[in-house]
Amino acid sequence: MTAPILITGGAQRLGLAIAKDLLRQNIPVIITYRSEKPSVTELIASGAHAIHADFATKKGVDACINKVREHTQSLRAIVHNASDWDQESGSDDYDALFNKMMQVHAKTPYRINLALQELLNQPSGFTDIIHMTDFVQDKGSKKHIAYAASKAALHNLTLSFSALLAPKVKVNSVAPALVMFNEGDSEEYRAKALQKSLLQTCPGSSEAVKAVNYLLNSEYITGQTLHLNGGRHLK
Ligand SMILES: NC(=O)C1=CN([C@@H]2O[C@H](COP(=O)(O)OP(=O)(O)OC[C@H]3O[C@@H](n4cnc5c(N)ncnc54)[C@H](OP(=O)(O)O)[C@@H]3O)[C@@H](O)[C@H]2O)C=CC1
Ligand SMILES: Nc1nc2c(c(=O)[nH]1)N=C([C@H](O)[C@@H](O)CO)CN2
Repeated sequence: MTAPILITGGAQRLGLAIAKDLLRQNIPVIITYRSEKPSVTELIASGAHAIHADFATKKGVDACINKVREHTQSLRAIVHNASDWDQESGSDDYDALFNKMMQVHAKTPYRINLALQELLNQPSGFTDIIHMTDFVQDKGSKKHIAYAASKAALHNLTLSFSALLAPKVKVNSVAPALVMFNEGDSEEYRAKALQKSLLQTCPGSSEAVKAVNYLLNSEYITGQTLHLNGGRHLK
């Protein structure tokens, strides 16, 4: 039996799609969730193990690490997906905003990887860490400055952990651009966003599912970034 794959922020959107796909492959799944949602109940009914976790504090990260250790002694992979997409406009506390972005996108994966690295120990084959970063890891973002900096930090963790944990563990970034709209996105926003890439499409969560499966099944990719951006870097 394959050891479980841990997906943080697995209760919605890309994380949920990845979790459902792995369960369909009969791969055991552990998700973390911050807010209670029907999807959590559905995932449990499909065989997933769900851990409530809020990574906003050290206490929350420590509790999650302990709950994973209580549940399993081995992991096939860790997918760091949990994220908030905060922007500077409307904020009156940039210090808190910056800390929040770094906490969830960089410090949490850093802490979890160091604490759980020994669990990525399957007797045969590779194990994986996948960091869900963002196209802006390389480019920055004038509207999401702290967010982009934290995703760049997360990608730098990919570089460090791929060197530290080789040859057993592959560590890679998946860097989406516009992969999935949010429910509240206006038609005007959607039309403008689609124009930012060469392909002018918004593929949905399946693109992230395909990327994660490609990396899990690769035998020669580590320290890399899988860009899911429709050619946005060439516009
Ligand atoms: N969607 C897209 O087009 C793009 C996505 N990405 C990246 O891909 C990943 C998945 O994106 P998407 O599915 O849209 O993500 P979402 O914005 O839907 O967030 C995923 C989950 O992260 C959880 N989360 C946020 N903060 C915390 C926290 N402090 N502790 C625990 N859980 C937390 C949220 O919990 P809750 O339900 O409680 O809010 C949410 O369920 C993210 O890392 C994102 O940055 C990058 C570029 C584009
Ligand atoms: N946690 C999230 N991060 C990001 C989201 C999101 O919905 N949740 N969305 C985006 C956008 O799609 C952006 O890539 C469009 O240019 C970025 N990050």
